[in-house]
Amino acid sequence: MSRETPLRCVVSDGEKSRQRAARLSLGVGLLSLAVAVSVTALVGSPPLSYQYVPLALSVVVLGLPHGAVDHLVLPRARGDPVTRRSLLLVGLLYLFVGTAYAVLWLLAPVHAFALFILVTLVHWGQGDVYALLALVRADHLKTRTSRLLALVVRGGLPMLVPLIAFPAQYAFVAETIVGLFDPDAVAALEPMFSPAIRTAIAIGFGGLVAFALLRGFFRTGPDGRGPWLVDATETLGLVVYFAVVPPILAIGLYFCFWHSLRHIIRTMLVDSVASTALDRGAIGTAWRRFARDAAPLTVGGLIVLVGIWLSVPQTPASVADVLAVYLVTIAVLTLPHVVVVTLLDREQRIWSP
Ligand SMILES: CC1=C(/C=C/C(C)=C/C=C/C(C)=C/C=O)C(C)(C)CCC1
Ligand SMILES: [Fe+2]
Repeated sequence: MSRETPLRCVVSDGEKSRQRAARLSLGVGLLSLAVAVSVTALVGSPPLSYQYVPLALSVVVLGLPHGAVDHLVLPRARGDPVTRRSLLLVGLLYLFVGTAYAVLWLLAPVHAFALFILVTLVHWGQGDVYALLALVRADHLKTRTSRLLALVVRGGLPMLVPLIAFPAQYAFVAETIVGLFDPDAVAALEPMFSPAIRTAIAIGFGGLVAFALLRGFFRTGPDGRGPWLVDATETLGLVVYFAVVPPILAIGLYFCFWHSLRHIIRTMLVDSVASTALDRGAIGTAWRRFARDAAPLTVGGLIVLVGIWLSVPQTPASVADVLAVYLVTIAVLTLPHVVVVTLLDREQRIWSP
């Protein structure tokens, strides 16, 4: 993408705030991967109870709060005031889309779970495409096709590599989630973890990752290979990370320090107050503003969690069950969140190069 594209001015007026945002997301992201991979390689997989910690923290730190400013981001990105009408529209979106998906969990939990994996793949992929374009200025992703390819690669890494590398833990979490709704339906998940399916995914997805990186390499623009190198480092780093670190831990850390951090930074850049603060290097000011903006609807998310806890047919009885209730809550909240982020993508011309 050339430096003159509209994205630049829509995303942020300040070059300094963009650079700070890029350094923060890349630095924290890669550091988290490196620490988790090194610890796992040196001392082995941490005990299961420790693996839950990042997901437990994500309830209040970065994870759940990252979507809790959805009612503010679109008006801010458009330079419009936040009005009662704009708040109501986002509220209704969450109410209808979230409720419809909650009903699907009750009626067809296996399908609802498959949809959860697909939605997460798309959503985490779209988040990284934004970061590559707006923060890293990836000029090897000029066309919509190359961006779609990047979406599938980046979203596929957290959803597919653990399935290949850690089928037992993946199956355990999947079966616990579906079991909350219908213990008899759990058997329908079995084929997903068969060696044949996993081998096919490994070959197909591995080929796609290699193809996307090579294609990008040959499409780097006049700015040199810097952005492509960032893309390749992140991609290969994530491959190793999800292949080595057990998924409950890996996804917990990724959710907080990769996806949510990047999205929060994105919300700061569309907010004139926070992005001016970032420009000045006043990172604390930007964070305090985010925390204040996100607090009320993070509490709202917790109320949804309680509602789902009370609605699941099987009473949660173990730590794994509690995680499963939390993941269903995330699923139900993520579907409307994806709609908001897709509208934000449109506002920032992520898909119309
Ligand atoms: C924890 C975990 C899983 C799923 C996590 C998912 C799907 C999380 C989605 C989070 C979202 C959508 C956050 C919003 O941005 C797997 C892969 C079943 C396997 C093992 C552990
Ligand atoms: Fe998100």
